[in-house]
Amino acid sequence: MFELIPRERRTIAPGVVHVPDWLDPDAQRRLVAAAQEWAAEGPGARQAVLPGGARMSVSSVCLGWHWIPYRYSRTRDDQDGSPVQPFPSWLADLGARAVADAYDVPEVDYRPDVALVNSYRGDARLGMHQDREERAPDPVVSLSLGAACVFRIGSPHHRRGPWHDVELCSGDLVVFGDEHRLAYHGVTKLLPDRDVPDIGVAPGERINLTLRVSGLA
Ligand SMILES: O=C(O)CCC(=O)C(=O)O
Ligand SMILES: [Fe+2]
Repeated sequence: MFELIPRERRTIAPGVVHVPDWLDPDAQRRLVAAAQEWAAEGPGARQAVLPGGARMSVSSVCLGWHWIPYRYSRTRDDQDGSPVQPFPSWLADLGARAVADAYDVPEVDYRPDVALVNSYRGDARLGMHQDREERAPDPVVSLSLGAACVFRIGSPHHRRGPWHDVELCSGDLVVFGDEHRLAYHGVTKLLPDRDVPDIGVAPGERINLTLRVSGLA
């Protein structure tokens, strides 16, 4: 099923909420500038290598904990071994507001300590996977900037579907938690022809921020 306009806030499945245009253009611009700084620091962003040897098409940089398929480290073990960049407290505050807004509650006790800052260009995509290296049940927050994409999310039990395909545009928020915290999800393609606000993203690029609670100490 493909969800077309109208772009209204929607519960896609229990615990999975899509809030279109959650970030206004100024907030998007600030996040893009931050993402570009993170991606330029130290060894920079990289295309991680999967255990089978394939290189991911998505380029990413991590904050708080460095994610390597499929574990976390405090150091960039697949790069120069330097310490991962810190997770800023303002980003944790933004994550808490995202969860509260998505779940329509006044406030939540949500302190993410991991961010994956993903950059997609051209044919980049992200295969169906679970976010399951965490040791905490808290939801995942996903923020989209720049080029639109098709985000696919299914159930926690079957990689092969059924799925919901959701078009994510710049500024959109998705939260997935509760019984869908371990849902299989991925990005099937970019939609580079959609209009993008002038927020400083390279033409055709999509940036995604994924915030998680690691449950690690
Ligand atoms: O880019 C996205 O929207 C999803 C990213 C994702 O699922 C991840 O980084 O684990
Ligand atoms: Fe994911």
